[in-house]
Amino acid sequence: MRLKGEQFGAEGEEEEEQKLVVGYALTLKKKKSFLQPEFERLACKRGISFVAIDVNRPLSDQGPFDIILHKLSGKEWIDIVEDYGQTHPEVAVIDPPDAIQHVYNRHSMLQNVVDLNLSEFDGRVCVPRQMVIMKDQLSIPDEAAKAGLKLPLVAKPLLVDGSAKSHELFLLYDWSSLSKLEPPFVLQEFVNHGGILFKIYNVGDAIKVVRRYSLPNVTKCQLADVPGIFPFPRVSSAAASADDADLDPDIAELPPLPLLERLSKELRHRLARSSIVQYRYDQGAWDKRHLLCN
Ligand SMILES: Nc1ncnc2c1ncn2[C@@H]1O[C@H](COP(=O)(O)OP(=O)(O)OP(=O)(O)O)[C@@H](O)[C@H]1O
Ligand SMILES: O=P(O)(O)O[C@H]1[C@H](O)[C@@H](O)[C@H](OP(=O)(O)O)[C@@H](OP(=O)(O)O)[C@H]1O
Repeated sequence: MRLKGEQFGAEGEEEEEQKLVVGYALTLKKKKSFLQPEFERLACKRGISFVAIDVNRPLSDQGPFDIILHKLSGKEWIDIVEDYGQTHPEVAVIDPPDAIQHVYNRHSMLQNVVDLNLSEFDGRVCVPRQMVIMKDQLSIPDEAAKAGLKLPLVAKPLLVDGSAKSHELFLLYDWSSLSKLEPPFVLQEFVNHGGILFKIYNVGDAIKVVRRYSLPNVTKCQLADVPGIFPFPRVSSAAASADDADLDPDIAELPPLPLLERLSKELRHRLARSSIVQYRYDQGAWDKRHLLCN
């Protein structure tokens, strides 16, 4: 039996009074990876509840929400979220469509960081030489060569909309294989990086770096010996963690924290240009008075 006014979480823990309602519109895949029971339990303890949005019903008839969390593709949905953001300025939309437009596009995403200067940290930011292919043309190999691209190449779908297709990448060892790909896509030079990469996650001031296995270096011999096109699956997914591997420190040493902090700050500034909204958890409660719009 529950005492009046008392609420308990899934394992009998006392819950905070509900203070923040997050309406979410996510694909089934994203819901599964993001809304894990442990996460929901923790959120619940902090007074945050997650409510599924029914995309077939008007958004204004649902809620009330404090936050709309969404990752769905398609113009129709983007229009709905934009309209809702305008008519409900008190609701934080994560993220506002206009703020994330350029990260939906693999080309514009990188163009924003081309001129990032980290020389004070002995760091250098390089973007692989790249070009966008919008339609099938016999002249693509010539144009790519003219743009200075050299084999091997990585071909990636232009749009990153969370679909499985948007993660289908190819490695190309010869120019003639280009005709096998369906535009639009981005062509990038393959950059040898020792088979290891670092993924940097950043929310607010929190930074988390993980080390992952990646594609091995490509040698000149391989290039000469194995022409063709090779799909590669999610090489650096969470399953490819190299966090605990005993690796050569020359390739595996984590980047220094000040460099990561600067990098995260710069990227946040350059990529999330339009509005950043924050709720502060202050002395056990979510404080909406601290809502910041930059
Ligand atoms: N230009 C490149 N040179 C060398 N390796 C690359 C290049 N581009 C991508 N890769 C390899 O392919 C992996 C996936 O690339 P990318 O992050 O662009 O695609 P993605 O489908 O968005 O992947 P994720 O969802 O894991 O971020 C990278 O983690 C890296 O291992
Ligand atoms: O698990 P890590 O290494 O962080 O890789 C993520 C990718 O970087 C994201 O692009 C994936 O999200 P989308 O599939 O919505 O793009 C994301 O998909 P998920 O949220 O469904 O797990 C992950 O694959």
